[in-house]
Amino acid sequence: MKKLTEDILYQVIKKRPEQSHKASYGRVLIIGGTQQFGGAVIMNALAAVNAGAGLVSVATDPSNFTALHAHLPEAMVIDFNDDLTDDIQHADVVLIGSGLGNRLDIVEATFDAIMARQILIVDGSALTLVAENKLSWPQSQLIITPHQMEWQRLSGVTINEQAFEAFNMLAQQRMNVQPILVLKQHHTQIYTLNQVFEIPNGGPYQATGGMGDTLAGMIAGFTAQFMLSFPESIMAAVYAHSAIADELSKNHYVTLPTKISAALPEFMSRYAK
Ligand SMILES: NC(=O)C1=CN([C@@H]2O[C@H](COP(=O)(O)OP(=O)(O)OC[C@H]3O[C@@H](n4cnc5c(N)ncnc54)[C@H](O)[C@@H]3O)[C@@H](O)[C@H]2O)[C@@H](O)CC1
Ligand SMILES: Nc1ncnc2c1ncn2[C@@H]1O[C@H](COP(=O)(O)OP(=O)(O)O)[C@@H](O)[C@H]1O
Ligand SMILES: [Mg+2]
Repeated sequence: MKKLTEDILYQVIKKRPEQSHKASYGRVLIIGGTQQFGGAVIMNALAAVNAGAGLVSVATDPSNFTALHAHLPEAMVIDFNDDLTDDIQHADVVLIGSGLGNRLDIVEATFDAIMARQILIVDGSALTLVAENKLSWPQSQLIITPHQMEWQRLSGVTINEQAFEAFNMLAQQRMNVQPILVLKQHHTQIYTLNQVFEIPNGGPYQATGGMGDTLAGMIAGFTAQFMLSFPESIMAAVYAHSAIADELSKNHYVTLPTKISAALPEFMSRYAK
């Protein structure tokens, strides 16, 4: 297991070339947010846009459109009850699952539509739906972002057993498509195809609803924008998420997810050499 350091941020975050435009920084499609959980996709999108994704669209329940636009006019909206095949296939990165509730139909349609060259990030309710319905993973560049209970449901590795990296690696390797696993906890671990990395930062001031939705949006923004640095871009997003929380915690008892997203542009500018 390797401990990540601040170096990962210098390695991944790059000064932008003058000759570039929004399409140079990736198209992200976020799918999630039932009427009850609209906040989850708003937090995904705030994180992806503030991390620098070039174009962000959100396929969600139409009852969330106004609230999303009020928070983030930079994002576009799509009704998640429509056929999403074209929208999925035009994206560089698709993030599905935050606040998706019981919409198994949307997970199945997304897994059918996604193509092998695309990055698919699976979070939140989509992970629970995959576990409950024993779905097979699609052939794409797959990233999964479970917390410990979601990982237990998916892999059968209990939360106690998760302390042993070998158990998590075995379960990851047994899946039909080996995903990059971001196993969220205090000191989140990232299992790539053959190595394990761990962040040294972050703390209990992050234990608030929406914190994982924000991380998933950051991973979408980083992977869409820093395509050539895959999978280090995932590690940089995980490290930055907790590093910003650490800074905020110096004078905030809880570090709100929306405040982490708001801090991203200034934080990232320090590393763009
Ligand atoms: N504002 C919103 O719309 C929010 C929507 N959310 C969405 O709600 C859906 C359900 O997610 P939940 O995670 O709440 O529900 P889950 O039922 O999937 O998991 C939460 C349960 O897991 C247990 N648990 C054990 N270890 C844990 C760990 N290390 N981290 C977190 N939980 C652990 C907790 O005790 C809790 O009972 C997701 O799709 C999520 O994206 C949440 O993000 C909360 C905020
Ligand atoms: N005690 C803690 N120390 C460090 N990080 C934490 C702690 N508690 C929660 N987090 C982080 O907060 C996030 C919680 O994710 P998740 O449970 O999916 O939240 P949600 O679904 O509500 O958005 C993860 O990134 C996790 O690592
Ligand atoms: Mg979550």
